[in-house]
Amino acid sequence: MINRVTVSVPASTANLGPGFDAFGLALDMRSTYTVEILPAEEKWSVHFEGMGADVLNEKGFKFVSEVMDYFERAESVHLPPLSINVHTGIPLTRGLGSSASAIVGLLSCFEVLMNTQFDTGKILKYAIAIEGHPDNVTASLVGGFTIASSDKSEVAYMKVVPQNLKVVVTVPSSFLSTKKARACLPDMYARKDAVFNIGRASMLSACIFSGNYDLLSFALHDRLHEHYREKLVTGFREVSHAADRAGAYGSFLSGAGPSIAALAEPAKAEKVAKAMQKAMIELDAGAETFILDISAQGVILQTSEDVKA
Ligand SMILES: Nc1ncnc2c1ncn2[C@@H]1O[C@H](COP(=O)(O)OP(=O)(O)O)[C@@H](O)[C@H]1O
Ligand SMILES: N[C@@H](CCOP(=O)(O)O)C(=O)O
Repeated sequence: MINRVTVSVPASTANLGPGFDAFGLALDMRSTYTVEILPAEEKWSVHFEGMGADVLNEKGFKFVSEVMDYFERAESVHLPPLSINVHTGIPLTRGLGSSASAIVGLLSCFEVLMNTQFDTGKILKYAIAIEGHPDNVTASLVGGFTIASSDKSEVAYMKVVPQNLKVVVTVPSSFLSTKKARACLPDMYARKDAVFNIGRASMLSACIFSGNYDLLSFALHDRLHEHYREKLVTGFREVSHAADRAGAYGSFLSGAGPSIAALAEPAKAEKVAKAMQKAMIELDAGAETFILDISAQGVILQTSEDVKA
């Protein structure tokens, strides 16, 4: 039996413009989860450190207990008392998949401790049920660029690790919860907008899977969510234009926002980052801009004992 497990889980940028609720990209920015089984008489505990730890030490307990409850119901088990330590390296509520990565990290630890295995398909199914959409959880779980599609009974995904691409992300100091950013989307779309997105999303996945980025700028456009969310995001247009003018392939709202991400050739990433940050400074808006690599790996399991894949 395994008593203690540590996993590290990447952040993600989801949607990438036209791939609403389907596309995800794992980023080289990680949180770490260590879960240890305590003696039966002890009480379970959660401790957070790192980014947003002050908020999480007040409110994170509820989120963790919801993931625990889901795992217990789905597996028909009772988790023993656990000590859970979280080191967050992902900014919270900024569109970088902090909740998706937390769900994936916690489920991975529970699966290893209770079942001595790492069943990717099962963890993915549970994580999608909790998060409500498959894009960001899939990228965090398996890494790379992912296309995921799910309904009540089935989940499917494909993964590729893009080469020669950097992700430049401007992370505003303001928060935007995914719940609020989803609430402003319409229930119905015009056929012309659906057709527009099918074309651009198909083109984008062909560019990424083939490694031919000639049509990437053309592909990185959306009509299903960005326009509706723009009003909730400071500087979306200004930062996007700045990224384009500095030579990025294109830019998009990261996940549900408010972070704004751009894809760029490695040689242009520095210039793109400076231009995006400058656009926020000119608006007098607080923000930090990062140049990130794509994480080829999703969850990384750090335990010395044997775990069945
Ligand atoms: N490591 C974590 N542990 C517990 N709860 C977390 C963690 N990371 C995120 N959360 C929860 O997820 C919320 C953010 O989720 P969401 O609004 O979807 O934004 P994001 O784009 O960052 O995922 C936080 O307010 C917090 O409740
Ligand atoms: N497809 C979802 C993605 C949400 O990602 P997050 O990183 O903001 O949680 C959406 O656009 O709502």
